[in-house]
Amino acid sequence: MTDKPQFRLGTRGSPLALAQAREVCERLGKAHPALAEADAVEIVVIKTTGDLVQDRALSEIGGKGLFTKEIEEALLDGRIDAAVHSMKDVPTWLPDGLVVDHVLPREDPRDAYFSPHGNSLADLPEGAVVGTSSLRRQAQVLIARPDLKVEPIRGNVDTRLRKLAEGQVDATLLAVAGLRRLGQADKITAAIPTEEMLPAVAQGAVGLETRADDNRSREILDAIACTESGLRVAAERALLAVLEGSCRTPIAGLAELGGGGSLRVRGLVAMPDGSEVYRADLQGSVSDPTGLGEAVGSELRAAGGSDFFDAITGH
Ligand SMILES: NCc1[nH]cc(CCC(=O)O)c1CC(=O)O
Repeated sequence: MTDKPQFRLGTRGSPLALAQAREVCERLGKAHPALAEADAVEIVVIKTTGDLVQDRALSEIGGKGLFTKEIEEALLDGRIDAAVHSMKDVPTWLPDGLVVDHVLPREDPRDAYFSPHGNSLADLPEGAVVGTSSLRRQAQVLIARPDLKVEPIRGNVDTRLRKLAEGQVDATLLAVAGLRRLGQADKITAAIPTEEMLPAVAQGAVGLETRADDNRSREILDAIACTESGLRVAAERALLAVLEGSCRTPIAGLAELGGGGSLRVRGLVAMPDGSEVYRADLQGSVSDPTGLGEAVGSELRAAGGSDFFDAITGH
């Protein structure tokens, strides 16, 4: 008999992070009967810098890996066997020796619109205030409706919906996936079509980070990984790598599988104020997701030019 627990999962302590970790637990139990026993999988909650910062927009602090650094340290120290992450928050470049190549079946990648005003940004009155701290959402709101005002907003779903109810903002935007995983999808006014609001790279995907040489953990996770979701995330992260972006820069990307082994990758980069926007949309084969993602990234880089990229990435 092995001592319990047999598998340790590291995660942030937010309600969404815990829901994601529980989903991993459940899937592990179904795939491996030994891991279905009580306490066989331990969820280890780890506080990250991103959790401690409540009062300022994350985009102001900048820096990458705000939600992952302390968890990666636990992984490297062997205190946990795998880290559960929203792939959207995982930086482009990982510390040496760590990999994220197990992805759960992806949730809906779209952004959600919350407002008492109609079903889309188009229904908002002139000059209305949209609460979002995401530069990607801000840019696309202003591209669609230059008359709108965007104000930073933070807090959990309930806090934001209270601010909406109190009229502090006229609309707010969040990922559909988060609401679904929290069992609160009924609060969404409408999902925004991706033509209008291209999601963040890897939005809606939950990934598992492991030590590259930890074959035992990696084989255990093989049974719960979704190949298609992994391909899509790989394509989108390849796009991001070419642009050296993070989820705090106005970069969007979405890979979708078509029929007959085809893959479509769309990307967008913009100025935060919506004054400039570049889009790319390529079709290729699922056999080379990273090549297609890189091609979309390169097209965007060429379209924007170096002045534009220095401006948005702050280099
Ligand atoms: N940056 C925070 C974050 N990271 C992942 C999600 C949502 C769930 C997901 O995209 O998988 C969110 C909140 C949001 O953008 O609404």
